[in-house]
Amino acid sequence: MTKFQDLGISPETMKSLKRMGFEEATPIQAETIPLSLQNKDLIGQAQTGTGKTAAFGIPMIDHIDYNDSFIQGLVIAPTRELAIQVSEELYKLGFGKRTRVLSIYGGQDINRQIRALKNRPHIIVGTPGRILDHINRKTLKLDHVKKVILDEADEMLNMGFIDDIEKILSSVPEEKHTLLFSATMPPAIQRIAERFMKEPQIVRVKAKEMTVPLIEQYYIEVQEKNKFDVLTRLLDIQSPELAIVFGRTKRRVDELSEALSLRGYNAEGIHGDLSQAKRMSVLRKFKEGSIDVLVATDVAARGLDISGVTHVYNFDIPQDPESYVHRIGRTGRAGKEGMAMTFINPREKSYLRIVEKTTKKKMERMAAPTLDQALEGQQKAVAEKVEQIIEDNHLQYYQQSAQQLLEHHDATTVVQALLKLMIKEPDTTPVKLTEEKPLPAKRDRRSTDRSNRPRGGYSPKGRQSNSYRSRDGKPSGKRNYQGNKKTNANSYR
Ligand SMILES: Nc1ncnc2c1ncn2[C@@H]1O[C@H](COP(=O)(O)OP(=O)(O)OP(=O)(O)O)[C@@H](O)[C@H]1O
Ligand SMILES: [Mg+2]
Repeated sequence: MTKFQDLGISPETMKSLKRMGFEEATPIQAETIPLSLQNKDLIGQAQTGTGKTAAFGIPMIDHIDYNDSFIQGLVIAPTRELAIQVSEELYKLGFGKRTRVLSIYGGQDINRQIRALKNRPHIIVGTPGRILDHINRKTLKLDHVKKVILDEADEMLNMGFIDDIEKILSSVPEEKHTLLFSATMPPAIQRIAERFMKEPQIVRVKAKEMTVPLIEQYYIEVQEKNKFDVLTRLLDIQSPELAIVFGRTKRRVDELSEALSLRGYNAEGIHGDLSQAKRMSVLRKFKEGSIDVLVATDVAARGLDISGVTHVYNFDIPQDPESYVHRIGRTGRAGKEGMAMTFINPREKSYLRIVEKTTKKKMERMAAPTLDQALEGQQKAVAEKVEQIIEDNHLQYYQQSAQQLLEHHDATTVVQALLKLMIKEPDTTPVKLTEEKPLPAKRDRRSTDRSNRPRGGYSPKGRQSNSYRSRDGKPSGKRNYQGNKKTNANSYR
């Protein structure tokens, strides 16, 4: 473990770190902070949830000349939520230095952003499209930028943002330093490095596996038509504090969140077709715990840091091993434990193998729980909770009602009734999910250049059953799966 003091960080930033409760530097922080302070271009790869944000944030904050009031740091991130989160973390890191950090992203009133830009921020964190928009409007001047960070660089490449990034970087001085971070670095990332970086140093935190060892990883073989029941049984047995369920498409997310709500779960969905206000309110509710199941497309897979996510369910196996790594990485963050369950249709075994080959970690097989097991599991969980409550012994308040009940019934009957009250019995409220075809049988994609391959390389045409309609009676889910790379990628978010 490395102490922050030994990394050459300013006393003001040390104060911020103390305030944030960071005691020791994580390996990626220990390895990259000194290099970044020496102005090296670098590519940083480390497992999810291991503090890459602070790894690039701390030196960026310490490099700012606070006598100048120009924008000196630029962070580009693939999604709006991530841009907001990163700007919040940088604000906390920059507290000691009074660093002004501004996030700019699509879906937010541009005039409001233009006004905020006049307050002379030191650091801008934004999504590529909106940054470019401001550059074109001449409301964003980047000619004093010293450091540029591409967070989740490989994802921005996947999303077809490379041309936007190129245009953005042409507005930044030649002498700037470029740093690129992600938990996954597929070979295509080399293209970004060659195009935008000067002899970058590659820092890969050595780890046996690409995923975090604190995440227990399971796969469950399940037929498409049984997936939903298996999911609800798992939710009942495992009773996650917060859970994320990943679905393959927007329609899938809409249908799943609706079906879960119908069955009494506190669930909401998030994907790229929702308004920015809606996306933010869903995430806020999830962070506060007023919803405890977030159903999401990969839009929530990258970088989001929500404490308390104990379980990740891949309702549909992701197509790319990288997506798998990022999805399950929403749990097991900052030293906490987590559990990830991936449903696979028996015909999708080849994807499981590709994922395992990439992560260098075998998933353990878990049998799909039966209805009886679900009930048993719940009873066990409830019994444990009851034991705990008895041990805590704050029960005086309930004494009178307990005695009243026991005057009329024997103890076993009362306990049985209370258990019945606490346990979720099988709910048969009908729900319908449009069937997803299993992913097509696949050869190892490592031999192909993934950046040229549209995401979701199959057409869902004809897969929408007539039986399922969303609330407004229209078929749910936008089906713009074809088209150029960017649209295609976005249709999955
Ligand atoms: N040195 C540290 N000590 C304690 N907590 C830390 C430290 N560094 C970062 N954290 C916390 O760990 C969590 C994860 O950090 P962060 O989001 O930067 O991870 P990441 O490596 O970027 O993950 P991802 O690959 O998913 O984007 C955050 O809540 C962050 O505040
Ligand atoms: Mg991150």
